[in-house]
Amino acid sequence: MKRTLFRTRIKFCGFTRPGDVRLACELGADAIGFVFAHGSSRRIAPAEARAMRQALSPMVDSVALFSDNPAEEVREVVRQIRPSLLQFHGSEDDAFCRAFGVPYLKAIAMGSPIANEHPAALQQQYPSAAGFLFDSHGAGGSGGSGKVFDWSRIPAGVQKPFVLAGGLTADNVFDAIIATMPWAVDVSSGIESAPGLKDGDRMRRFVEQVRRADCHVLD
Ligand SMILES: O=C(O)c1ccccc1NCC(=O)[C@H](O)[C@H](O)COP(=O)(O)O
Repeated sequence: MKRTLFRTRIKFCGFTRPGDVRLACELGADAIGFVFAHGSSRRIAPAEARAMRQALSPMVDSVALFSDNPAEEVREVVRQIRPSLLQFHGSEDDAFCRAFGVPYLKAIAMGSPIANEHPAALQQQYPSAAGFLFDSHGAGGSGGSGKVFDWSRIPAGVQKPFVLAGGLTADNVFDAIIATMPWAVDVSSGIESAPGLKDGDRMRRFVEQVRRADCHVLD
């Protein structure tokens, strides 16, 4: 398929330091993710996220990530951070995800049975989702694993924009984009020197490879 003049959006996820947020914006990130999932080494408190939200450049989106957090916690994050988008990694249903009045992405655990469902079933299950995010973890597992899944398992014909995640790095993101043609790519581990600590050189190389893929004319 020919896809020229397309700009793959880039989401960098799992920030814990405002300086990293500033650098990510300068390097060309379209969205910055903050993790509120329990048990994550990248989990931050709403007050910390507020400081990082202030470090965001104009026209860069903020994304708040959850995994079966209680509704009260999601509400508190929405109140304090005003994220542009929510991202749910757990077993949340559509009614839960849409209840906060903020557009949301539903993460699909590609290691779980839901991943084998027909795209129409996914869409029926999450009619209000702004899009899907395909990630490598299994049901009950968490994101940010740094592991790649088999991209050929992405259900064909999903009618909503989708984000490709899971183990992306500057070394594989070009191939990942050519193989799957996602709306956006999402990376956490692949741009870090340690969990939550982003690395400027890895972020820059990642952006370069995404842009290289965008310039690649496909027949
Ligand atoms: O990052 C976490 O620790 C995390 C915990 C629970 C739910 C989601 C989490 N992160 C999601 C992401 O950072 C990304 O959306 C995605 O999983 C990509 O991560 P990675 O494979 O490390 O690039």
